[in-house]
Amino acid sequence: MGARDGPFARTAVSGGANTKEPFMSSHATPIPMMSSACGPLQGQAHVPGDKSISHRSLILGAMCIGETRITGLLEGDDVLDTAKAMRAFGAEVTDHGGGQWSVRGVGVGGFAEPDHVIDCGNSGTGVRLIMGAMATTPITVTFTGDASLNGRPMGRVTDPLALFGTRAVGRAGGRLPMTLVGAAGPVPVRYVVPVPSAQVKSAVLLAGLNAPGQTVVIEKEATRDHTERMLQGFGATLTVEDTDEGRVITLTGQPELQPQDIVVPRDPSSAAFPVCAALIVPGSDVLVPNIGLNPTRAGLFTTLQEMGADLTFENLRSEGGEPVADLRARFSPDLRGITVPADRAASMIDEYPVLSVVAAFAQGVTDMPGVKELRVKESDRIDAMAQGLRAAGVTVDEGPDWWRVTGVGHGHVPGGVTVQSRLDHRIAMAFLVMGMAAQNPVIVDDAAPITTSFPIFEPLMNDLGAQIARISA
Ligand SMILES: O=C(O)C1=C[C@@H](OP(=O)(O)O)[C@@H](O)[C@H](O)C1
Ligand SMILES: C=C(OP(=O)(O)O)C(=O)O
Repeated sequence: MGARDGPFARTAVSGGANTKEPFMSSHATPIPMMSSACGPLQGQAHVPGDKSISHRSLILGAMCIGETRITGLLEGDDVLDTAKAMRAFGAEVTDHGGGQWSVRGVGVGGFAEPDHVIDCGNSGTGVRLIMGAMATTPITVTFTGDASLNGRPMGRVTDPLALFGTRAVGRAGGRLPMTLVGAAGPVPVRYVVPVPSAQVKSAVLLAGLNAPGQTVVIEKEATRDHTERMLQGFGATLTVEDTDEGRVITLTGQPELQPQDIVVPRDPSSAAFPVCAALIVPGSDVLVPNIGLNPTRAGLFTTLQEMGADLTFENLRSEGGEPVADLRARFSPDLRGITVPADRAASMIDEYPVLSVVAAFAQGVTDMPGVKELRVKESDRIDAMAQGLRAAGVTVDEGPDWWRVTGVGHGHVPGGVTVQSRLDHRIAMAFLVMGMAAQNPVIVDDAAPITTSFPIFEPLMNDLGAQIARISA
């Protein structure tokens, strides 16, 4: 079979105009779920592909001339919205089934002006990276999202994009819906990222792709580096230097990107849920194969080990330029609270909700400083977790950029609450994990957002032995 046969041979699904694009998207009906104490979790957990790498594969694929082939794309709503957006910009994005996708791109600077609003649903990564990717092309694009995304700050991206001459008009406080008018104005751009955000860094780098000369982005704290790795993989000239000022990333603009064959590693942020569940459910032994362990993403696993978790990395290897291993997590009766170093926060930023659940089952206090970014995710994650944990009988203290969970130890978390997921997949999954080991069941008012990042969460966890059930509203 030729390289272009087999799963990549199916006909392209055309982009097509969507004349009924909503002003604000929302998922249809809430799906309440209940999680009850279960017996040991056992078996293998094949979690889906990495969300960050999936978005970037589609966007960079759309910025090449030729066909990029992607194996193991995350088919969660966030990424599917990015796929739709790339079609609207003129790329041919094809789903070949079984996680195999291809993108026939339009080249750097080749984006066409979409004839409808770009709806990024629930996805901060999607909207911010796409804003960057179109910012230096002379097209005008209006972006929107769901109620969660439309409440999140976009000024952190549109401010640096203004350095390229890109104009943005949105709602008060730099919120969506928002229209961007692309330009490749005064260059070169040199930007020091004021918040630890891979989305901001990536938006500026993607904008720099179609700007002449060099774009320099400096981050004081290292954040996930998938954009840098993938830009190099696609043939861009990009250097990274650690200096006293921080991580200095220099990109040479207007490269001809080369299409790639990409194998997406499985998502460590999704792996976190079966791993943490196994640590707190007595008798559990779960293997989570093929997990991406890029050091800019793996902070949770170091933290869990420091807390006394029985967590091992088997079969360490490198795949597609990213470190990968099989994670084995076993019930850990002697978990203890620790202080999570603030400088580790960026490498585990999406994992704090589920870490706070593990902390509730540990002995002693878990301090989590340096985490103000948690307040501007799909929800204010400190507030969402603190309220649910307190209602479930766990003491939580908090400040603007820190929080602290006082663990009650195994077998002593009362549970017995209904919590709100607030359109936030990670809040929903974290509380469902809590229900697996609490004394009383935990109800999540709406688990529908889980499909944004981990559409198979419910069957996967139940196959391991969890007791998650859909209940009526
Ligand atoms: O670049 C990315 O793919 C992401 C960056 C992080 O956001 P910030 O850049 O806002 O920290 C993370 O929370 C998000 O889930 C994915
Ligand atoms: C913060 C997250 O995603 P995003 O910013 O892309 O919405 C996340 O997945 O936890």
